[in-house]
Amino acid sequence: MAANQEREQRRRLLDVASRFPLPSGCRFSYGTAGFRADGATMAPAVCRAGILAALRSVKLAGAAVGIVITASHNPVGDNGVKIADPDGGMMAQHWEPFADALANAPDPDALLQLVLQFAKDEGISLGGHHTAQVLLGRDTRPTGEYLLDAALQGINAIVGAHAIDMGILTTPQLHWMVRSKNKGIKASESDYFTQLIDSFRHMLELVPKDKGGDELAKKLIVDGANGIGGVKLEQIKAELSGIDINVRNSGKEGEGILNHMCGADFVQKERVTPHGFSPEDVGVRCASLDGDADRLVYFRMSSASDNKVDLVDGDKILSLFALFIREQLDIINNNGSQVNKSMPARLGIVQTAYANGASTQFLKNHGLEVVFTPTGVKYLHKKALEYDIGIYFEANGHGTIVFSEDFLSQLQSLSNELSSDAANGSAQYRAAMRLMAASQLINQAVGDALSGLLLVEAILQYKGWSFQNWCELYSDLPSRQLKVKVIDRSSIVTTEAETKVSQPSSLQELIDKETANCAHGRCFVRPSGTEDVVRVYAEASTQVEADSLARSVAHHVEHHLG
Ligand SMILES: CC(=O)N[C@H]1[C@@H](OP(=O)(O)O)O[C@H](CO)[C@@H](O)[C@@H]1O
Ligand SMILES: [Mg+2]
Repeated sequence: MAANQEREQRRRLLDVASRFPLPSGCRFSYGTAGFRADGATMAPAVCRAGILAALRSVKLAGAAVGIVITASHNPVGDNGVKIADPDGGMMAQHWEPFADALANAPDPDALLQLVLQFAKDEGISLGGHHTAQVLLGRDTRPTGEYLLDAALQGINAIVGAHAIDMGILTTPQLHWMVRSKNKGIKASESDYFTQLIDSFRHMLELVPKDKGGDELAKKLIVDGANGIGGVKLEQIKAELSGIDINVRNSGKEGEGILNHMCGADFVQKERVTPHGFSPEDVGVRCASLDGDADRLVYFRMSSASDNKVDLVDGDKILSLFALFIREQLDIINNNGSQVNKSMPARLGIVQTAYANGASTQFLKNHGLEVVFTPTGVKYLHKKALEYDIGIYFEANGHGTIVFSEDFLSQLQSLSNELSSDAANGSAQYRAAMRLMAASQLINQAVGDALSGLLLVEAILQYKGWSFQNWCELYSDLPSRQLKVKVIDRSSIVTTEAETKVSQPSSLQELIDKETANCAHGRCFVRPSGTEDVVRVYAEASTQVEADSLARSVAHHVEHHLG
């Protein structure tokens, strides 16, 4: 680069780094979902994430990259930052070590040297003959605006980079916008809403006439976690015909604190009703979003006398989606006599070790191909992309369905052919149209509670199913999750999609021994990627056994790693 441009680039980096010094003792790690910490301490990491995102865009020839400022389901005082790649998915993992090094650079000079060296290694030419664009979104946290400013300063430290603030959004909206922008399609918030509303309407138009439910079937209460998801749902609910949505914990002034006693994480872990529900809600279908609306679970208050809920978690949402997709593919491929066109499609179901064993068994019993990845959306999403249709969910409610471009274009040709002859209106045509509408409705970039919720509602109407029918697909095996504090959680190394400990190997022997004592026992431990703990998961045929298995293994972990 020309000498004066190079000087300018160096000056900007030194300047921004000195504006955001790293407090001593601070250490950031990119982890399962980006950098997270107390919101008030996040500015240096967020500024550096801005630099990182701009560099990523330069590297990828100016394609739009995203930054989301959120700490998801965590307390309101926390905040965090993560980067979305041009396809709308998580940032490529091989950049994570650089992300860590950049976030922890101790002083301006170290930061400058790191950037220059990395740019050299990656063949990124700095200094002006390029453009870079970064779209930014943030959730409703009070530290959001201040951190947005830190991110903007980081982005602007890269010469030629251009930041676009997309405002207060759900995390999946920002991922969707990045993806759409790079595909050259409309990418504003109103385009996102239009796509959701239109494809939901198409899905309902394709519901068989005899399946129309009663008023209760149309009624849905949504716990918005006092976050951004409730706000967005309030904005569009009047335009969603065929469903009657009532939002609680909607994030309105005075309604409650973000994620406090509410939200998908709370409901899934505690299995009790969120704040803001009363005995009048017994029996009504309810959904719960997390603070940035990328997780979704369903529940129902079981009785007026206590606050326990019947939970439908990510595994059961996954099962509903899998049955629906399988059914449409079967209709297309076993199409009776009229038109003889088949469309072989590889359908893959992706879970993690936290998926309840009963769900995996259920899916396999239906002849579905189930594969496992380590915890974290970045692994699940990548695996799902290997299929024509890949469906993935974490038990905690994050997941989506991804359709390959190739499959969608085959589907398009099939529906074109069928629409032009006597098959118009045939079962096969309608099944193809349902898959097309589902691919439009469900977010292709990342798990999205709003689009997931609308797909669930459309499928329940299509099947004419009540919440009870859905619950009864299978019964969860009793399970227990515990957290163990240890000195160094990274001393546990796992293998086989985190289901086995490879180091220390004696620990796995002890886990095996404890597990062998339980009927239907399954147990694994892994270091968390978001908290300084080792997680223990146990499953067994009774709750007492699952609890005791988890406890014994937690003791072994404590004993081994102190
Ligand atoms: C057991 C569990 O729920 N783990 C969560 C949690 O990761 P850990 O690495 O387990 O801390 O946070 C991740 C990010 O939100 C989420 O993807 C994952 O499912
Ligand atoms: Mg979230």
